[in-house]
Amino acid sequence: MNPPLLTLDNLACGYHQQAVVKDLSLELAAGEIACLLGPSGCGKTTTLRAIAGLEPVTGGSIHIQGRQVSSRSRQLPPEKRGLGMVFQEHALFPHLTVADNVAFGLRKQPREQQRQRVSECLDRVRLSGMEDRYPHELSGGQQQRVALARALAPRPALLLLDEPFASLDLDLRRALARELGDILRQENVTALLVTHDQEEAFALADRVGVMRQGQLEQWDTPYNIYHAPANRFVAEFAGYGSFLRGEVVDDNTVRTSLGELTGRSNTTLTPGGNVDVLLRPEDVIADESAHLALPVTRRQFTGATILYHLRVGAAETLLCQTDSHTNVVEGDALHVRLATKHLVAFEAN
Ligand SMILES: Nc1ncnc2c1ncn2[C@@H]1O[C@H](COP(=O)(O)OP(=O)(O)OP(=O)(O)O)[C@@H](O)[C@H]1O
Repeated sequence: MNPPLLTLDNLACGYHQQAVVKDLSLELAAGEIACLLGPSGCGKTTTLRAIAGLEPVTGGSIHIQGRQVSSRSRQLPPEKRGLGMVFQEHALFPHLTVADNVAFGLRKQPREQQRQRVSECLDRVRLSGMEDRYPHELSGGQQQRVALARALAPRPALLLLDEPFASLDLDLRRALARELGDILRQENVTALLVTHDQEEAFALADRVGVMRQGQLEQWDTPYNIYHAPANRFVAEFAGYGSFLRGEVVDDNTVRTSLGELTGRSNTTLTPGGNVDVLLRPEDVIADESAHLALPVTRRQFTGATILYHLRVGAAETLLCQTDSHTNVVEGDALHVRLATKHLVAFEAN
């Protein structure tokens, strides 16, 4: 791993004596893209603002490129931190053209160098030819691309993005999120992005941080967040899933009402203990030849797939994802088999 470009060490900050971010530690390596994910109000934006130098910290420290930029006693101003920022509201200068907006952070450079870099950045965000337009002559998505080009132009050490596409409709947002990943990697910029869209985070990031009530619950690869969640909250936040109650037989086996589930467990399981095993929809496979038939309580057609809610016993539900041609309807039974590759189990609630 590259040396950390950003280090938060037991970071704490808040507003009017109220703690919002608590004891938050993480490291982001140079060149990596990370996403902070979490429910509304959990402190994602506050964390980003503290890194940007827009909020004072009440405890812990922030280092960028090995230099301390924030602590209780020290606060380097935002413009001295070598950061680029893209926030939800586009905040382009309405009276400046696209080219002048992008050139804004390059004012100290010679004209020809500015022109070259503006052209390169507009090319990156696929807006070549729009140099002379004004922000009001662009669509929302185009305005966000200009904001991105403007933030990238001075080659910041770290780019902070706060829900940059939140004001756009879902399709455009997902498309831009994918494109953003390519652009950031081409520019080789280290970036921290705030979102509450888990799919967007997974599609983009090398590393995802899941936050709850000001604390970081897990800081990990998207794969581990999804397949090896540190706790029930992360498991539930990081995608569809259901829990099946069971009794631990040994480290690799849990006995449930649907039979024994086996697989390597990422936590130590105590034989005899009651646990809830996480089953993702893709662990439950529709198979007409399977003996197990479970009643369908809900059928959600998403286009590419169908998400079936299946009743287990009196109170449990399993989710099963099938291709979108499966025509079993609510009230009928779907034949399934369980195919867990590993066991993710938490102590029973
Ligand atoms: N300027 C402020 N003054 C007082 N409290 C604030 C201020 N800004 C945010 N808060 C509070 O701090 C908490 C965290 O807010 P923050 O904006 O960091 O959350 P978030 O995770 O980014 O939420 P969202 O996803 O809705 O943007 C919230 O309870 C919010 O009400």
